[in-house]
Amino acid sequence: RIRRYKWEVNAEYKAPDCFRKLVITINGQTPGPTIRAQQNDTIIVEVTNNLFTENLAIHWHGIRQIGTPWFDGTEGVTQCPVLPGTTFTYQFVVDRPGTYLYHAHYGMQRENGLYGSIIVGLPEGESEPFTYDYDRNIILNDWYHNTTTDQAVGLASVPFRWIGEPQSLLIHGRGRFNCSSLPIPSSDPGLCNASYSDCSPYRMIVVPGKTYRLRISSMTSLSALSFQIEGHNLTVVEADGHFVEPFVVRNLFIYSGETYSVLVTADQDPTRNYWITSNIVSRNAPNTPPGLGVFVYYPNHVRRSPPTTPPAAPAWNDTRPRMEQSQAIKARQGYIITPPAVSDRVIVLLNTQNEINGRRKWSVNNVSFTHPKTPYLIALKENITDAFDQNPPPNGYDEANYDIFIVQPNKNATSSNGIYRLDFNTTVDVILQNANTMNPDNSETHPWHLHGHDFWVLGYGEGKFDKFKDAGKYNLVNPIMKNTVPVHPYGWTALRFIADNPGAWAFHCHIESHFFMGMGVVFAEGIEKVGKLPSSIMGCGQSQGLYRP
Ligand SMILES: O=C1O[C@H]([C@@H](O)CO)C(O)=C1O
Repeated sequence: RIRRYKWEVNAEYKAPDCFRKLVITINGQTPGPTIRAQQNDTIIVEVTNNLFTENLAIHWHGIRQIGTPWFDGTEGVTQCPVLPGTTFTYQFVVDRPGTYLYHAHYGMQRENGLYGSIIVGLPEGESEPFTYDYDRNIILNDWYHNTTTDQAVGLASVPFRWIGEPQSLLIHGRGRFNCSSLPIPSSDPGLCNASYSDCSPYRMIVVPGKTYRLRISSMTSLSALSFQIEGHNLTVVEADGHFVEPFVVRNLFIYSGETYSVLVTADQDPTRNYWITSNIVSRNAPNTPPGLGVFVYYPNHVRRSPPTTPPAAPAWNDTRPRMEQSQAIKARQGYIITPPAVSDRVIVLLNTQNEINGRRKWSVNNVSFTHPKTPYLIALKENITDAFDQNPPPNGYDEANYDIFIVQPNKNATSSNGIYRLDFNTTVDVILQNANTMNPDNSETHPWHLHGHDFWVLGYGEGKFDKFKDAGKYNLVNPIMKNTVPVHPYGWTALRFIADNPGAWAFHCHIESHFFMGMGVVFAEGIEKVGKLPSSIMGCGQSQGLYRP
């Protein structure tokens, strides 16, 4: 089956949290329209960029793009940007059932509201290994009032101007900023108004006794979240498109770029409604109000507020329950894809914050990532060897001498657009190693997202990864496969994947500002097997004139 979409991307004024702001919409909506398909369907999306002055690229997050690496939608890696006033057509197959996302992948454009869900159902006649009465979908987000240009300029300036914590949290595109907390009373009465319909809370209406499959995704630009439905258990059954051995949580920790399905039964007192909440964890954000929605028991009035105060969130700096949830996520019995027992190559990626020429950056093995002008996929396929640094970045760091628990004494890093070339069909282990930032006693959570592949999550740990002790404890029995995974503060995360998808693939921190500041790498494999590139991805850097009609 072919599913066709025509999307008009526009800049518009909206007030998702009651504060009026320029946002980017698809066909007038943010979050954008949900793509619903069945496994093996072909999706065709004709995107018209109606932004007056901004380029565009849309990434299909969690879709591996097997055979279509040029439609991954990653500006600078797999395509040139879509220019204002032009139309670009993406075409790809959704080859796995599950919950996925799409979002802008050009600069920090995603956080202006250009995101949405992709829900892929099983083929006719097949069913999930769990039952539910209804299927619902929500995307969680954080929200800033300034523009991405403002943020980017601050991040790239000397002195460094950090973006700070978000002004609000959105539940399916709706949040609530307290207009009376604006620092300067505005002479513009339309700037912030609690009665705007854009910011009426998200309400999920449930029938008492019924069970809901709730698909929950995070598209935050910065925040790690704790999600809960007051008084209700959540049974986790899916993560990033893979079935999970079910486990029950009261609150679900979710990091930017992750998707989960939970089962929730409306089994509480049906005479009242309940809070749905999202709260920031892992960062101290006392001024960001929680995201609030309402879990409405039919036939109670949808506008009836729960009689309680919203439930409290776990302490922001308590890493332990987050580590425990990560470790609890295992592949479901009967759906286990066993990883290869050994790997051909191990790449250790140390994440640090540092400086280049006085500018604050994030680096991997002391190299801060920059994009080349010619997208990698085009440069590699067309053998344009001066398009980017041909020296690969380091395979690891000085493990014996680097102390991950202190502010590093030598803060200087280098920048490069070099990439890791992986031998086709080999098994690659990646160890994400976290460390102290440039502030004493501070280490952050980073959700890393891999394009073009799912990986097995072999283990998480605290402190410095020990290749003898820790690698011996890998879970090779029932590891979950994911496309996005956190590395916890001062911790490590071990992944394994097979480099079997010809193309050039970004692997990066899903925090917008961190990737912007250099926290990412690119893997390339099987370039000789990549088919003829479509001319629509060309036009920038040294690809000008290539295949042009
Ligand atoms: O990249 C970042 O910069 C700030 C802070 O470290 C600046 O001092 C912060 O919290 C980040 O995540």
